Amino acid sequence: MSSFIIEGGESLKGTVRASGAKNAVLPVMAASLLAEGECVIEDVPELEDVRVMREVLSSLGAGCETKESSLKINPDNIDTCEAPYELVRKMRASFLVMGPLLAKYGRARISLPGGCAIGSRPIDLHLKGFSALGAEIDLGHGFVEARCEKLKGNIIYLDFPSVGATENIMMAAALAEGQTIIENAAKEPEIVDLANFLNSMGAHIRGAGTDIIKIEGVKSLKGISYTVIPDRIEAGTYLIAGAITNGDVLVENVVSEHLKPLIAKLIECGAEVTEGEDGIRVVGKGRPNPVDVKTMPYPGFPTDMQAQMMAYLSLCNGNSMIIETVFENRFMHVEELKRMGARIRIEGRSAMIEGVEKLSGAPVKATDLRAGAALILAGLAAEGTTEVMNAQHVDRGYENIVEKLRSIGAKIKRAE
Ligand SMILES: CC(=O)N[C@H]1[C@@H](OP(=O)(O)OP(=O)(O)OC[C@H]2O[C@@H](n3ccc(=O)[nH]c3=O)[C@H](O)[C@@H]2O)O[C@H](CO)[C@@H](O)[C@@H]1O
Ligand SMILES: C=C(OP(=O)(O)O)C(=O)O
Repeated sequence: MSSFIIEGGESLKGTVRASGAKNAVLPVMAASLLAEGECVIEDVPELEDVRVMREVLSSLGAGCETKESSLKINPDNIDTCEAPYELVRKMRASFLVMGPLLAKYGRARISLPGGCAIGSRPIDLHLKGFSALGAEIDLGHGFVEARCEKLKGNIIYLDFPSVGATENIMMAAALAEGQTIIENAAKEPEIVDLANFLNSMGAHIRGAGTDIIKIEGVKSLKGISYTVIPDRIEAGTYLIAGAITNGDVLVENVVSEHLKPLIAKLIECGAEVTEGEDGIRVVGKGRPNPVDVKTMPYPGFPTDMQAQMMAYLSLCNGNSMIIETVFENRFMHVEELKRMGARIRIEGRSAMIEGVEKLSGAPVKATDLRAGAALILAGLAAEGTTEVMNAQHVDRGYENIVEKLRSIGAKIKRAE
């Protein structure tokens, strides 16, 4: 297992490009199963999660071919509708193949994903959606098995605007008979990207990006070429890297609109943020002002930026509070940040942060993807050496993180 070794205290300066979005490319890869013929996806980041999704698609019989950052997927020879535990346990997003398989082949047997470090993460809303579309669902032996003759459109109200459930239902409904309406749908940019991808394939989806999505089912979808949106969470992480090191960093390949909730908080913290044609530039201006942050579904502050924001606020000039409303257990980074000198107290879903003047380098452990990113940020700002263990979590979602950070002046390396 590898670690990141960081010598803190360098002010980061320069330009870094955000890659294609992990959370957009994974559902788009799953949706390629719906096509007749080949899809070509462009700007696909080289990530562990993308590799796992490729394995899932290959195990179903789809042809997958990677050439630089382009990925060809051909589902014409799918020969099984079963996704095994060995793959689904590695990545929850594997469950996104259920909607496409059910819609196109009338059956799917997918291992139950189970919980992970950030929460129990049930899939009840996905299943409720498939049932409403007419699928018969059986749970047993650790698998979800779903069958149907032909899915039929329906009105589905989601109790919570779940990103994955919205995506899975949207993909299933694209080939269902008649109209499906998803109410209280998730509004994340990745939902809009998936709808754009499906519509380019020939689907009829309106309203993606609002809380009511209407899908008129069509008979078939065709293979197309598509470029996924930039990764707003990766971009946000590099913006905080600039701010936390009192640096001057330009992040290219971003959609500013997608980063509004973070930009607003960075400005409130006192950082200088400029949104330009070429990207977003951040200039750090010393210790951040204390601010309160509450994670919410989009367009609220993203839960996937919460840990990184906490690393930044651990150095604030006063007291800040972060409330995590999306996942029930997403504070695993707190104990590790405390090992670096942060003063943070958890009360239920709130973290009270008493800003400190300095963090000190220490050996720490990444428990999940964004916790790992937060510890790297803390390490960049800390005095001395930080070792962030369990680099594999970070590799799930950050393409070439060592190279990108080094290119803007960070002293970071990977150790096996
Ligand atoms: C691959 C991907 O895109 N992952 C993102 C996606 O995850 P994911 O799609 O898993 O997140 P959801 O939006 O579904 O989950 C949000 C909340 O809803 C709950 N829930 C979800 C489904 C369900 O059937 N029942 C239920 O109770 C979850 O436990 C969680 O508390 O959105 C999250 C919220 O923005 C992000 O943190 C993840 O990075
Ligand atoms: C939680 C995340 O991803 P996943 O849903 O794949 O676990 C994330 O990207 O921060």
